[in-house]
Amino acid sequence: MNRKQLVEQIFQKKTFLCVGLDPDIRKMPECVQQEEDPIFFFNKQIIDATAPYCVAYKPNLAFYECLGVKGMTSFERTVEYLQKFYPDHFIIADAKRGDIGNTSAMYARTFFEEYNVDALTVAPYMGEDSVTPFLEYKGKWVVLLALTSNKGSHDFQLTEDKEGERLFEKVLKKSQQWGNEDNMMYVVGATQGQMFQDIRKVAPNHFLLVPGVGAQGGSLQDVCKYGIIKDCGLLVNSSRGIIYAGHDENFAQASAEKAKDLQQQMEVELSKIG
Ligand SMILES: O=c1ccn([C@@H]2O[C@H](COP(=O)(O)O)[C@@H](O)[C@H]2O)c(=O)[nH]1
Repeated sequence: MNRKQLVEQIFQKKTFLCVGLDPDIRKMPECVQQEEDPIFFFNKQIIDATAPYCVAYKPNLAFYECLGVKGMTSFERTVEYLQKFYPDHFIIADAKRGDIGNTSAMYARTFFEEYNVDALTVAPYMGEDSVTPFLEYKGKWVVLLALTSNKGSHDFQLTEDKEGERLFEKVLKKSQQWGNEDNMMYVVGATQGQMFQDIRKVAPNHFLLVPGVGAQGGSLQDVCKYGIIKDCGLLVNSSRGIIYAGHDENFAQASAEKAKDLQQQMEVELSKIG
C-alpha cells in the first residue's frame, strides 16, 4: 500500500488507529483457550470486531515465535485472513529486524515476499547496509526505530554528541539518505509527549508509527498536538488496551468498544487539520 492509499483510508474512515495483535494465550478468555488454534481464533474475532475503527494491524512477532511452528502458523493464518477479507488494512510486522546486508536481505524476503506484509519494523543500529535491503521492495515500508516508548530509550537514544545532537536525531537525519517519505516511517513512542516537536523538526513529513497509547499511558492528544501533519502522518498503535478489554465470551465486543473510543478521539483530531 502506498502513502496516497494509506492517507485515503485514514480520511475516509476518520481514524489512524493501528490495532496491535499481541496475543498471549494466558490472557485470553477461557472459551478461546479451548480452540484448536486459539491465537488465530482470537485474532480473527478481534479483527472482525475492530476493522471498522482502524486502518492498520500490527502483529508483534514475539507473540508468535514464542510458540515455535504453531505460533508461526497462527501468524501466517492471521496475515492471510487480513489480506483476504480486509485488503485495505495496512499490515505491519513488528519484528525489529536488521543485520549485515546479506542477512537483512533474507529477512526482507521473509516478510515482503513470503508473508507479503506492507511494512516491517527495523532497528537502525547496524547502519546503512542493514537497512537498505528492506528498501528495495517497491510499495513496501521500513519502519525504523527512532525514539521508542520504553524507559530504556534514555540509555542510548537520548544521549548527545559533542555538538548536542541526540542519537535519535542522528538516526532520523542519516536514514533520510537511504529512504524517503514514501517508503520509510519512524517509530516514536506515545510516551515521548513533547518530544514529537523535536522529531517533526528533523522529519517534518514522514509517517510515524506511535505505540504506547493505552497500557503504557501515552496521551493521544499530546501525540497529535505535536506530531500530526497535514496528511495526518501518524499511525497510533494500541495492543493490550484493545485486545484484552474483555474477559469473557463477549471479549471481541469489548475490544470493538475500546477501538471505537480511540477512533472517535482521532476523528476530533483529524477535524482540526481539515
Ligand atoms: O517503542 C516501541 C516500539 C514497539 N512497541 C511495541 O508496540 C506494542 C505496544 O503494545 P501495548 O500493549 O499497546 O503497550 C508492543 O507490540 C510493543 O512491543 C512499543 O511498545 N514501543
